[in-house]
Amino acid sequence: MLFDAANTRAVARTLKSHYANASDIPPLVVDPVCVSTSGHTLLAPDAVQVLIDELCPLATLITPNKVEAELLLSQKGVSVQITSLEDMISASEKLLALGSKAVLLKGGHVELTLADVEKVAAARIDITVVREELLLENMEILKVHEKDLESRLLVVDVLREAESTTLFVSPRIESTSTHGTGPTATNPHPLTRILIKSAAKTWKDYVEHDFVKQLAQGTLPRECFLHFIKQDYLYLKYYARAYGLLVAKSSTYSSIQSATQTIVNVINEVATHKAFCAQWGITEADLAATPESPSTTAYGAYLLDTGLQGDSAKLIMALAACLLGYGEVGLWLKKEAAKPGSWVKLEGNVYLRWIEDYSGEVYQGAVKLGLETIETLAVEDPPNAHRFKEWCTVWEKCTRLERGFWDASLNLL
Ligand SMILES: Cc1ncc(CN)c(N)n1
Repeated sequence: MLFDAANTRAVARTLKSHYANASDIPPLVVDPVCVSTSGHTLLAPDAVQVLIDELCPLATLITPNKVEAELLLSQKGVSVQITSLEDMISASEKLLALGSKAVLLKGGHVELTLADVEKVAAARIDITVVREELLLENMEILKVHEKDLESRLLVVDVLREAESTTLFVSPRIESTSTHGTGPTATNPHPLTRILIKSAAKTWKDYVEHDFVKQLAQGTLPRECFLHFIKQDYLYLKYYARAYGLLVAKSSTYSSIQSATQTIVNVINEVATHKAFCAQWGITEADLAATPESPSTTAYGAYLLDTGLQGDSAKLIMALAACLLGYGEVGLWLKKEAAKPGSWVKLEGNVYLRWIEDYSGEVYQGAVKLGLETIETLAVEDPPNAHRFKEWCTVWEKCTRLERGFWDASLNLL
């Protein structure tokens, strides 16, 4: 907003004198405000030229938006219309030639989707993508079960430096209620997102546990896996009974139906489990004779106790980490395996079937039902602050018990 050439020149001259006299000067950030949001020119054309010739070369960073970038480039005789992410990247490269050390081209005026970002990221390995809410954006169950995430609008800021380009991606927030999509259209699983974020570190420790990583590489010691599947068989009994309790606590046909359906899903999981155990030489008699380990008792007893003393919503929260976590692990491993030179080894992996089961359609169907149940609950019976805090506490506790369950199998050695 320096307005005219004289002001702009005066600023440039003053800065240059500082640069000449001091060895240690702070970075200079130039926001080339040339056009107001209502379209008024705030910088005379000859001032734009001074800005380009004298201020940009002094700047560590210039931070134009789309309109300012187009104006700066047209002044240099480059006529561009910035309407896509590719246009933004190319414009940022041209803007760097104006002499600053770096350019941050702000993306507020360019509407983009995840598909736009992924297309560019796939084509340009030299570009780094930084996502806000990285943990959540990386959650495979949310991506897979949020079909409209693809069309969710994003804001992408492009940082161009001499040797690198970085895209900063964040969800677009509509600041007025007169346009744009509502929260349910942009975020179909608000409660699940809050729960995961509220215990982010424990959740990550759980779903990206060393046990999981070793299983995915096929290097997990056989004893650890055998211990795990035997204990899991015992755990699933608690889990199925907790859903039985949920049926007993449900008062509508639809909630009775979804809890019953989940018991059926658990029974399917147990059947898969038994077949799996047989493959590993474990008989049903072996399973029945297996002593329960403390981490199994702790988790199972916590589920049943929560069901006995709380309401059905609290029990649903207690069951959610189990259902969603393994769904996330399955999808994550499947996605990682598809990357070239992946650290996940599917071919010849003795644990392949486990990965396939949890990333497969049947288990993901159960995950979908679980996500819907959680979200419906929050809408039909919105929690007050106290109840909400209780849900987060229960979720965090179960996430920790899950981590403990894998710790117990891995720490055998
Ligand atoms: C301990 C545990 N957590 C989760 C799941 C997946 N339902 C499981 N089978 N076992």
